[in-house]
Amino acid sequence: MQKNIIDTKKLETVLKQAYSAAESDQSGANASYIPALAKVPSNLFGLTAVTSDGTVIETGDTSYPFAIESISKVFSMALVMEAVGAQEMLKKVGADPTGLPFNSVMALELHRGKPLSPLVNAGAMATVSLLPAANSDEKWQKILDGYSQFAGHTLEVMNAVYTSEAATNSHNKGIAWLMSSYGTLYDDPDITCDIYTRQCSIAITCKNLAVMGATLANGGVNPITEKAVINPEFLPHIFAEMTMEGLYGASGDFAYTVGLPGKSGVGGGLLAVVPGQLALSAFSPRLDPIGNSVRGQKALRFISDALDLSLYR
Ligand SMILES: NC(=O)CC[C@H](N)C(=O)O
Repeated sequence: MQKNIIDTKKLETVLKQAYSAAESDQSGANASYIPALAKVPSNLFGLTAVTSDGTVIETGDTSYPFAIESISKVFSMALVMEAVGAQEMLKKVGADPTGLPFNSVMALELHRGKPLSPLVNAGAMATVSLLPAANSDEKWQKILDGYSQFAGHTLEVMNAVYTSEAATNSHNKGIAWLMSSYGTLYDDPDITCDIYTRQCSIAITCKNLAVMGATLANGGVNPITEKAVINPEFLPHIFAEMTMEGLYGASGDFAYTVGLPGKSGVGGGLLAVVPGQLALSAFSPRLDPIGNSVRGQKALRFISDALDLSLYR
């Protein structure tokens, strides 16, 4: 694989410019439907780039821990693809945009319980339900260990976020039970929803997130630890899923303007991957109505434009 085509000096300059360009944007608001997320200081902002040869470039609040939330869906999808195969993921979960919000019940009803994408809540829970394990403790450990390998760092749950989210996730529980009624969830609905909630509560920093993405960019090998985390045969499928639904109803806009596989989370994180080259991560808690970080999207658009990173160029 050709590596490090990006001029890292230029990348550093562009990252700083993107930071300045997006910093003054105070629009949007923290997610508030999960009470713990509403308390995160809204003005935090960090940007990190990690290249596939392990160069780390960062600016702003890149070591502040925040909840990974929906960005977790990418890494559970990767672990499950590796365990059950890409065809099984396509058949049981799908690879299409829903065109509806990330926690839509209507999307499920329209497709007889098939979630269409592992990157919406329903599909993420179906994905968790497919992970083979002897029991729920083993399943959770596989997820936490897997994410830690992607990050090259031992990750942990943010207990305040988990408790807050577990106390308010009846909508997600409803989705899990609805899928169970359709036969499209492959484990116990309450246990699956709980593991999904825990995975969303894992703490990451902007830097951790960029390393996780750079592992995808680098053919499945963590560029810092140099350990193989995922078989590269699954990467094209992962990138396709991210392109289709990574930013929910704004995925098409992101493909149009940034041109990279991406994934957002309501914790304010945003990831984009340039396959073979690098990953970019942003953290800024204020979200637009779809649930994507406002400054994150702005900054990644700036970087992609400045460095001509769109895969469709
Ligand atoms: N888009 C998100 O980040 C949503 C994740 C959140 N844990 C939820 O289930 O609602």
